[in-house]
Amino acid sequence: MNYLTAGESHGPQLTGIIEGIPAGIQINVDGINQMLAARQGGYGRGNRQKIEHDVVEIVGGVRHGKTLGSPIALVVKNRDHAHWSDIMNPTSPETPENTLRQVNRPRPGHADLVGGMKYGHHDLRNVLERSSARETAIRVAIGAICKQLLDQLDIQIVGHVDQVGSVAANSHRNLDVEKIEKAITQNDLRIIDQDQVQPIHDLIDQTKRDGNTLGGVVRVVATNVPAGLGSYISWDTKLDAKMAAAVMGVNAIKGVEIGDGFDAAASLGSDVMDEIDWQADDGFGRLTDHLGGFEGGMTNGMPMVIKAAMKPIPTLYKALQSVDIATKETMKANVERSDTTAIVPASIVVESVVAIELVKAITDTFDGSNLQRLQTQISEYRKEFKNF
Ligand SMILES: Cc1cc2nc3c(=O)[nH]c(=O)nc-3n(C[C@H](O)[C@H](O)[C@H](O)COP(=O)(O)O)c2cc1C
Ligand SMILES: C=C(O[C@@H]1CC(C(=O)O)=C[C@@H](OP(=O)(O)O)[C@H]1O)C(=O)O
Repeated sequence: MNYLTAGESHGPQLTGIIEGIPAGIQINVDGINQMLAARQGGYGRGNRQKIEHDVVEIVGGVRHGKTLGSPIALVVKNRDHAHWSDIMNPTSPETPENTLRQVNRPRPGHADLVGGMKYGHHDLRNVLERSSARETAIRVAIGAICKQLLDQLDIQIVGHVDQVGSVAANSHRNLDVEKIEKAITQNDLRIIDQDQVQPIHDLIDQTKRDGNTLGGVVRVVATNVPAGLGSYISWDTKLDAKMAAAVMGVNAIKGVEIGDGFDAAASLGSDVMDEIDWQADDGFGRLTDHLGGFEGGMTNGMPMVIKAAMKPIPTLYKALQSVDIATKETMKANVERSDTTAIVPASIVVESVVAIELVKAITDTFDGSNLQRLQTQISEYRKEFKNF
């Protein structure tokens, strides 16, 4: 399975093409749109989300609601394009008015400066339009389709917010997907600890007033993942490594942890290794899950636990120092409409890319041409592992 996305933040639309999704999956368009809406939401978002109303259009690879096994083409329109139709017109020539909207004061922490140098763009809008995390909307649409396939394979997955700025919001380390889902739908932060909602709202409000921004930590938990996805055979077959790459590929993610991650480094071996047991009904298992469901680059059947650290949003309303790329004068960085924090959407995006990597691993391991055959193969494989 593979995918590609195209589109700029204020261009006409975002486009995604997925290749390798099995035939025969009933696609729930409302389910995709619910994930798109969740990605738009969350406390701390900027005004752009008041303009956008993300809905998916399926324009290939699905017939009468079912996947055909051919490439699936998806579109999410940018409503804001209506206000940028001259500036972001894909084909009409540049006008003097367009030049007025050029960006020449690169924002520290964004792709602006190096992107301009690398591609030879002297209008940094040519960089920021694509480096904008607007693109994550189409990645979430692709992730939502992957989630619907995982659902058919009885694999559950949820992303939530674990920390905002320095405030932690998950004191119980719960790994039950249903319980996590229930807790996070009760607030607009997708956090588990309800008593942290007010302090985090206050933190975001104050940070916004200060013209500053926040990052945080998100966590994804996946359960009932078949053991043995990925391999220890070669470095580039390790699924934990592929997961880390996909998660790092989300805008502003600066760190990835599997299981106890960095905490494991400071622990003793006896506190980290998950002891092995065997039950007649279930076969082999582990008594704990410090290693987040991975051993030797392979899933081990325990819940998959992946955390990601997001840096604070780079565009600050109290703008940081920059230099005008034309005049070389020291100036404040460019400011456009921006989020104070995007940790809530990041939890949906990270969940989506983890779902995508899981589907890739599954379709690499089994025959992914057709849902029914895939289901049969996975069910036989699960039985074989149980009887080992
Ligand atoms: C959902 C989401 C929303 C974001 N919103 C903004 C934003 O409003 N303003 C901004 O400057 N950066 C925003 N970012 C972060 C930038 O896209 C990101 O920092 C930038 O592309 C540079 O990439 P890097 O941080 O991975 O180096 C957002 C990221 C995500 C995942
Ligand atoms: C548009 C979205 O997020 C954007 C991500 C983003 C950035 O620099 O990453 C900057 C802001 O938008 P613009 O591209 O208008 O400057 C955010 O609003 C979205 O998530 O739908």
